[in-house]
Amino acid sequence: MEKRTTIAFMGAGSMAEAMIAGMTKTLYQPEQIIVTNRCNTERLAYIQKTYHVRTEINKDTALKEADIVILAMKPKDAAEAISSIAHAIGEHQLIISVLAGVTTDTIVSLIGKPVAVVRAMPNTSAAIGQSATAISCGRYANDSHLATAQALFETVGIVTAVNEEDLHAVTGLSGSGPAYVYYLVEAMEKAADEIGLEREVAKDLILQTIIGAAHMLRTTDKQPAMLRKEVTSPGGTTEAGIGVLEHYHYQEAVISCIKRAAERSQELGKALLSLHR
Ligand SMILES: NC(=O)C1=CN([C@@H]2O[C@H](COP(=O)(O)OP(=O)(O)OC[C@H]3O[C@@H](n4cnc5c(N)ncnc54)[C@H](OP(=O)(O)O)[C@@H]3O)[C@@H](O)[C@H]2O)C=CC1
Ligand SMILES: O=C(O)[C@@H]1CCC=N1
Repeated sequence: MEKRTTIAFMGAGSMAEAMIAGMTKTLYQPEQIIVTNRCNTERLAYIQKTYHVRTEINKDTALKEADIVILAMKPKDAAEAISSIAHAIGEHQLIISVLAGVTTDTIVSLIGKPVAVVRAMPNTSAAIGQSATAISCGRYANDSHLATAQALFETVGIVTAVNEEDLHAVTGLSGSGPAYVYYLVEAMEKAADEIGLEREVAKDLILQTIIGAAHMLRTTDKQPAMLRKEVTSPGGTTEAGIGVLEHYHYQEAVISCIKRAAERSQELGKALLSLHR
């Protein structure tokens, strides 16, 4: 029987957990996944108990078995983390990095071998198979590596291949994107409270409003501006509400938010590069 792919996660935080949750719900058997982190054994115990995957404190042991190594630590920890495991990484392994801002060239250089690296930017909706992930190949990765990464991320959502330099923009848009939506929901919940709705009633209404609007965007050919216009009766409530959003420069705020997040991705990559030099 063909050996099943073994995947080692270097990092057991929010993004790793979202991927593990999604992956174990679909194509992957828990025993195909080995998870390690820096030192938080309680976190590893939680991951093991929740997803029944294997956990390992010794990174060399985890890496030895792995066909695919997923780098899922914070960019600030990456130089130390990757340098410390470089000796245990072989050229037969595929490295997939979900690190914001960090280029495939930086990763190859930290490993110090011509390894295949695919850089990916998923989001935490991977936990329920709904990630929007973009992927890009490093200099030693070929179409087959890209296809392997694509198949992996397809188990947790949709995948699109982009040029590596576009991953900063993707990070600001869809990597961080779920947080913008959650922030909006937080604001809607606070508003509902202030205008006197019961919390549970408001929660259901807000959720269905978001789901309904998302489905409308997906299922109709209409542009968002047209869908908005259809809600906005002349002289009505929506017009009054949107007027306030315009007063507060809502669209400009969102545009600046996404631009700043994309810029921060670049900064994170540069910060690591200066540490590494
Ligand atoms: N959160 C998100 O929505 C997204 C995050 N990402 C990227 O994913 C990466 C992880 O982010 P996130 O999960 O939020 O971060 P967390 O802080 O939640 O998790 C970081 C993890 O990295 C581990 N770690 C730190 N140093 C090492 C090391 N030397 N060797 C192995 N593991 C190590 C930590 O272990 P310990 O606890 O023991 O210190 C921890 O498990 C980042 O690079 C981020 O840019 C990408 C897309 C979306
Ligand atoms: O906030 C961050 O840096 C990570 C990358 C994208 C989402 N979370």
